[in-house]
Amino acid sequence: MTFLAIDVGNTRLKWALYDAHRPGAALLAHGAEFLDHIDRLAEGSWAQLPVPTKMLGCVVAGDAVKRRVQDQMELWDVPAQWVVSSAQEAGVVNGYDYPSRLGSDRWVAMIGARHHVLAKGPARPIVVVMVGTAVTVECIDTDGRFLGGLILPGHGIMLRALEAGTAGLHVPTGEVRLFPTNTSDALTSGGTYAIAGAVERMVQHVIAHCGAEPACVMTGGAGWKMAPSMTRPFELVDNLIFDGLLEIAARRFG
Ligand SMILES: Nc1ncnc2c1ncn2[C@@H]1O[C@H](COP(=O)(O)OP(=O)(O)OP(=O)(O)O)[C@@H](O)[C@H]1O
Ligand SMILES: CC(C)(CO)[C@@H](O)C(=O)NCCC(=O)O
Ligand SMILES: [K+]
Repeated sequence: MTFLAIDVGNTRLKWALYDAHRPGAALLAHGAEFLDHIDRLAEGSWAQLPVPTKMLGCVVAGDAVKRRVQDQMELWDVPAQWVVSSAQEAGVVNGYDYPSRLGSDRWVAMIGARHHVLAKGPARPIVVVMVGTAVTVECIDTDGRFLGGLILPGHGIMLRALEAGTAGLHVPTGEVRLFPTNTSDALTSGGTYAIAGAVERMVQHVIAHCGAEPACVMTGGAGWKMAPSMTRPFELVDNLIFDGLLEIAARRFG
């Protein structure tokens, strides 16, 4: 019983093959491909892979990209199944005005985060931060209800927007500084603290609304870069999307 989890993001596709479709399954192989390069997965990193018996994915990149991924999966017999955000799944209730309009990456990561926190102790509110091309900051209450979340430009988009929208700014990477004294540091620090500040606001909203300190979890490729600049302790979790896909798969596939 092998299980292939796929996260098709805004910039890259990330995949992971597990030995079973349940939380805690052993990771057999994993990889990432920029969306421009996904058409060579079948003859590349998937060619020698043990054949997956089940697959579940989430995709925010649109139908054309989804079809390109499914074309690559023709290498195997396994049906492609994609998570669509719904009113509730795997113990999380969706408070979005239109639940299906919530990005499925956000939905799946929240399901991963909820079970991650429940596995460690009693239920409590959660702030889930996903740091990638875009940044999302979600709140789940003690009962597992998604109350709402923020969408911010990711660090890269912020700096490119500044470069494109100003006359004289160019963007070599700088360092995060408390008091930046050159342009590169000013830009890098501005982007980093914009994200950290938005997260801090959400934490304050959660404390005020739920009356309890939230568990703060962070995921996404650039999470480790943000972690030192946060105002509160954050637990870095490698890939909440894969964790969420394992939780959903365990319930759907039995
Ligand atoms: N110093 C930094 N601080 C915060 N974020 C950063 C930093 N450097 C890069 N990033 C962000 O991290 C992103 C890369 O993270 P990640 O690898 O998770 O994204 P991705 O897989 O390309 O995104 P997606 O999942 O949307 O396809 C970049 O797009 C950039 O916005
Ligand atoms: C916000 C992003 C871009 C984050 O990857 C993605 O989840 C998305 O496209 N969401 C759809 C809009 C929404 O979640 O409200
Ligand atoms: K993403």
